[in-house]
Amino acid sequence: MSFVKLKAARETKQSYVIQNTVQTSLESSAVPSEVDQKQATITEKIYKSIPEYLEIRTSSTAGRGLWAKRACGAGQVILAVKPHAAALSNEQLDSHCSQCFGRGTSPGLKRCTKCHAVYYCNSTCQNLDWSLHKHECIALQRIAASGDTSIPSDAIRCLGRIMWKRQKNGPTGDWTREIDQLQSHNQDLKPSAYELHTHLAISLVRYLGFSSPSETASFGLASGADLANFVSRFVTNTFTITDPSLTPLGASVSPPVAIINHSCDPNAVVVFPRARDAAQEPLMQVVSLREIAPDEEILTAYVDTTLPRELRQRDLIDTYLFSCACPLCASPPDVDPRESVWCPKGCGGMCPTPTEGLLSRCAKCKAVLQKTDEVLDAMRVGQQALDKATALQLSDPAKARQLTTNLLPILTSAGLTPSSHPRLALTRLHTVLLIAALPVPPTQAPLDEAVVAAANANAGLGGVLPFGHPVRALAVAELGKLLAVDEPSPAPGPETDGERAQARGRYPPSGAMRLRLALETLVQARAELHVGFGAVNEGGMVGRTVREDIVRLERELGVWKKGIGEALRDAREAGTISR
Ligand SMILES: C[S@@+](CC[C@H](N)C(=O)[O-])C[C@H]1O[C@@H](n2cnc3c(N)ncnc32)[C@H](O)[C@@H]1O
Repeated sequence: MSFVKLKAARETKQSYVIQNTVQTSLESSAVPSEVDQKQATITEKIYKSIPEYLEIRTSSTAGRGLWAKRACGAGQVILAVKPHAAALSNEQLDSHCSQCFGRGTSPGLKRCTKCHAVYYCNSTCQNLDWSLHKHECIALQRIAASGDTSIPSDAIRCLGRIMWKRQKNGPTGDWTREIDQLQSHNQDLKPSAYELHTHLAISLVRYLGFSSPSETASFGLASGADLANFVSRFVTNTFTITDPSLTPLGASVSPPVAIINHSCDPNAVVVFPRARDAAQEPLMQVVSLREIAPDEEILTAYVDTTLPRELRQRDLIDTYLFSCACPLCASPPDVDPRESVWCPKGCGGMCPTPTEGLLSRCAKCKAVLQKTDEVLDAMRVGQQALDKATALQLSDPAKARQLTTNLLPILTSAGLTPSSHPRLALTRLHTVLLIAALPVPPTQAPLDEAVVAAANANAGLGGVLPFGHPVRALAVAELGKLLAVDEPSPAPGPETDGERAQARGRYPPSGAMRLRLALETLVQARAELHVGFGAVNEGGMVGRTVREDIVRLERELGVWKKGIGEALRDAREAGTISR
């Protein structure tokens, strides 16, 4: 299985290199132990890609972390680096360049004529990657010659790339030391993780062409224990590389970015907005989601923060071996929108989702939620449908769509709010499936259905993610783009007061009202994308397309307004309406 899939729950995070000053003194708010001091001294000499306004400090609870020494504004790129190693997932190998991770463009990507497994934009990208691919190419050819038709996963190929680069840089080079300082959890692994770690270690040894782990000594890993630690470091510190729409593309490792600790209420995100220079790609950028004060720790989320606390904690313990004590986990609000049901009396307040045997009350009017069993049943079948539809999403999208279409009304009628789990996750999947199934050119009913689903997803995400979060920003952009699609048969304009009142309340709206809403939504999307994907990147690739959509819509609305103005003038001149 692809590592991208194994780590699908993990959120992205990245940045752009501001090559400069060496790490400065340790000014921790936590009092460092003797060991911490020693560690800090070591880190001072490396991590040259960390800019002078950031600082590595250590805490007794989370180990090393990254702190801001001065204030950072929302949407600021605070760290930018090219990962130490990266590999495309198997599914993306023939559609993306293995050097810059860009999507293939006409007249098409060029395939490596030796291994036939990887593709490049052109000879420039191929040459840039050659120092690593020359080893990888031999390994891939050896595997193909053995009769094995499957290409090793992105995790194995990324580990292989680290090994070859490690060999080239030597055991004492900064590059290798940054890799060796990544946190390993090999000593306290849970039995459930053994299988993944053992599978990775055995597959890596085979990929490198060895028959036993001891042969990895030439890479500076002298024993099986060293190899196990190496694999553990990789699992704890891997980032999923994504495209500008957050579609997973592969696995990567970046020690400076991996120093950043986790919070379920993060102040920064890691994104890959795509720079303009292929040699710099895939470029990881850490972007601040809100103002970060001097002496505040930079924190990103390792897991999907739209999930309820219990699921987030499970993912964090399974992969990262810690219990999160962030404010959202340690002192959750009375009603977390991720686990909420509308007030049974309809006062507009919310109740916490019920737990067996415990009464749930509306936080606003205190009404007791009576239909506990209905809610619990809906959540259970909703989760089952979500798991099934997610698994079928690519292999049988029609079946997946049938599942989401059938289940969403059950969750809605049980009273789950748009932000609650699993309603939000199902709505998001439903939206993706509807958009993928839109006919070309789109017909009215499927287009309207997709608009309604995207609006529901927006309502849900707005309740749990902060302004500018990349996931939320992209969802707003998606809704705006759907609203801006030319309607095949816009509803006729309202003529009477009653029709006008009805038209105002109708969703999705039609005609000029729809275009105006599209424009407002896209303007909001642009503002959010500028935060989540960095103002300096103009909101990344999606931000740039949204800007073009806004210009087009403004022009279209201008034509519409002008047309109405001219029609009114003609009517006045003809005496059909009074002056
Ligand atoms: C990607 S590393 C982060 C850097 C790490 N602290 C270090 O010293 O290298 C992830 C590991 O850091 C620790 N960690 C990250 N965030 C934490 C948090 N909020 N609370 C406790 N431990 C955390 C966990 O041990 C986790 O497996």
